[in-house]
Amino acid sequence: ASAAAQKRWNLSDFDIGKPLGRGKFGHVYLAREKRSNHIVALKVLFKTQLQQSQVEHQLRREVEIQSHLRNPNILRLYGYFYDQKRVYLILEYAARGELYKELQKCKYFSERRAATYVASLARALIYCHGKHVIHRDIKPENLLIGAQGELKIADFGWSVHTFNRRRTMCGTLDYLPPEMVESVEHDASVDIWSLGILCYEFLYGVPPFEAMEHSDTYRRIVQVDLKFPPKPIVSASAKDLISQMLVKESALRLPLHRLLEHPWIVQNADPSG
Ligand SMILES: COc1ccc(C(=O)Nc2ccccc2)cc1NC(=O)CCSCc1cnc2[nH]ccc2c1
Repeated sequence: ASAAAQKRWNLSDFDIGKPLGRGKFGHVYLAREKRSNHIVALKVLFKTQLQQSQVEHQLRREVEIQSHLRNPNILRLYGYFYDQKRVYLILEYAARGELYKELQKCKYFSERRAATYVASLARALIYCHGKHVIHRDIKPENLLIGAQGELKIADFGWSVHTFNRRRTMCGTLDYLPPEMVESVEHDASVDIWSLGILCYEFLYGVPPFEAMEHSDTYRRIVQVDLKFPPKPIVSASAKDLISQMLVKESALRLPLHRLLEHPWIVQNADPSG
């Protein structure tokens, strides 16, 4: 493990800056590690709330999983420490902030920007699947943008839904608590579907099966009621890729490595990601 992972950190190692956000289990602050001047995001979780929600083991496992993930498109968890009342997560700081805010501002992205994001997410997911970690929540709210404009899967762990997250360490079900074993086991093909939804939302500004009522959205999903609006103009190649990802039969969805060879990705994605 890197030096950061072994060092015993404490709060006095950091200067605390502005709040970056807050959630169910605590707040996140900009922080600077004093010796290295390295800027990080410090997530403060209250032990009482973790205990009340019985998520300590989930947090321990998440820290264990994240400490082995090293990918430019996955937000780093550098380490953690705790005091009497709180647990502190030392997280990578993504300098250009939250993707969903950027998408709201631009309404929708160009084909080149969308393809670059989709390709980088596909590479990150291939990496995760290779490490037997599946289902990183890849909706816009869980994506951050790094200093060079690169996308980072950030996996906000603070909302309750996270603990029902379908992400599992395949092959080692033994350590999973009942609530995770009960949830419908899913495989990597769920991530292909989610990436297809995300690609559509990048290009049109709205997800494909959006509807006023949840029941209508549910029906549109199970029927794969995929429609491409006349505006904005989107290439046939992009629609072809999305149509190959949003396939009901999970085994027939375009595999992630094949996605990287699709003409729309090859012709539009910036290789640096
Ligand atoms: C690897 O990442 C994480 C790993 C673990 C957890 C977590 O809380 N796990 C948990 C908690 C309790 C029970 C069980 C598990 C959360 C994250 N990630 C985030 O929370 C992202 C936003 S905070 C960072 C950050 C960076 N860069 C920014 N730029 C602008 C805002 C911003 C915000």
